[in-house]
Amino acid sequence: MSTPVFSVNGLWKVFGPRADRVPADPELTALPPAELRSRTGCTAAVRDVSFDVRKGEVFVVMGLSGSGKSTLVRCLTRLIEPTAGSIAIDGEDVGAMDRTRLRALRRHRAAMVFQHFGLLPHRTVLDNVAYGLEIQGMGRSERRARAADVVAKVGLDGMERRRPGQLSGGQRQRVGLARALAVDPEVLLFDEPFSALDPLIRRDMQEEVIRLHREEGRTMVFITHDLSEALRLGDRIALMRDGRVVQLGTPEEIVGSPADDYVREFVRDVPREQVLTVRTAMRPQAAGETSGPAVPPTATVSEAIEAVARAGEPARVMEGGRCVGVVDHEVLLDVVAGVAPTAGNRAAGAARVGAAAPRKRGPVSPPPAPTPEAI
Ligand SMILES: Nc1ncnc2c1ncn2[C@@H]1O[C@H](COP(=O)(O)OP(=O)(O)OP(=O)(O)O)[C@@H](O)[C@H]1O
Repeated sequence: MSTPVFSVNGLWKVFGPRADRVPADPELTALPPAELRSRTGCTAAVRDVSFDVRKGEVFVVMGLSGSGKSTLVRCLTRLIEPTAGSIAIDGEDVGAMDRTRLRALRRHRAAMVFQHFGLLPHRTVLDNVAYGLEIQGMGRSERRARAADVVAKVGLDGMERRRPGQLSGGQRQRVGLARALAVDPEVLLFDEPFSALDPLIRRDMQEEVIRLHREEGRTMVFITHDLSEALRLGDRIALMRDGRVVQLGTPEEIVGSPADDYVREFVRDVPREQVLTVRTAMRPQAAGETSGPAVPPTATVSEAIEAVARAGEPARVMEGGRCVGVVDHEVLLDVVAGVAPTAGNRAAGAARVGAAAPRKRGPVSPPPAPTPEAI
């Protein structure tokens, strides 16, 4: 596997007096946040966090307000100085970088897109987008040509000469995105970029990010407190609580196998059939089950329900020309209802064909009430 873009190990950020004594003292690190604050005056915003961001993935950092998301992501480029632990970008120690290298890191390699776009009000859209290139020292005509390309890429053609005050919130956010893209960074860091936008425009911007990611395969780290946004955008999600990562996994892992009660509660209202795939739901193929619609293992349960309903018979999960399992209305409904597969169902299937891909268990919680905005 290639070197991760970011590799984070044992990272701590403690705010407050004599902060660096906290990570080193097991008695202090064991304290709940409120007690740590009253005993030492310190807040541990990030507590012993480790993860890798892989090349080309959208890595989402999600959690409620105050869980440590912004602090964590700002530590990646040392906009906030970590208290303990290590961070590497492409194997290079970020902690050892001097000011010049840090500046180059932030300008060329890891560009940040903020919620408050930080646009220069007296400059045109084009010049705002070209700004990052200007501080890199690129000549005027070259940077304007490059900026014009990126402006078109984010769907703002025709608006090059407007000033930020003449744009809607969504359009301004596109300018912020274009400015970050213009420097062609290896990784884009998004700090809750869309949380001030109204839901429809927010959806548009999410689509934009998905499209850009699909077209360019650029690595992205995306902060959000919004679960539906995390599920829509993330290849993997780190779910934070009180400075810790309580679960790191794909949307399907987080929704299908919550690590603890906190995560389970967090994902309770997610329409599971839109996140879980047939790989999670399928049972072994029975003898004679050779007809029925074919679905790929990546199809969602929701898509499979449609296929099964249309065909009036179970669907076969096909991978590399081989049937790796079957989904019928019973196993699909199990997922919707949030119940584990029935023992009889599984035993019968297994007895008929033997091994198939293991099926993950869903949480045995009461049926969730899907909310329209949950995904
Ligand atoms: N400069 C600071 N000094 C003291 N405490 C801070 C500082 N910055 C953040 N904190 C505290 O660290 C914790 C994590 O804050 P952080 O902003 O990283 O959370 P967040 O998950 O990004 O929240 P939000 O979604 O509201 O932006 C909070 O308890 C916050 O009050």
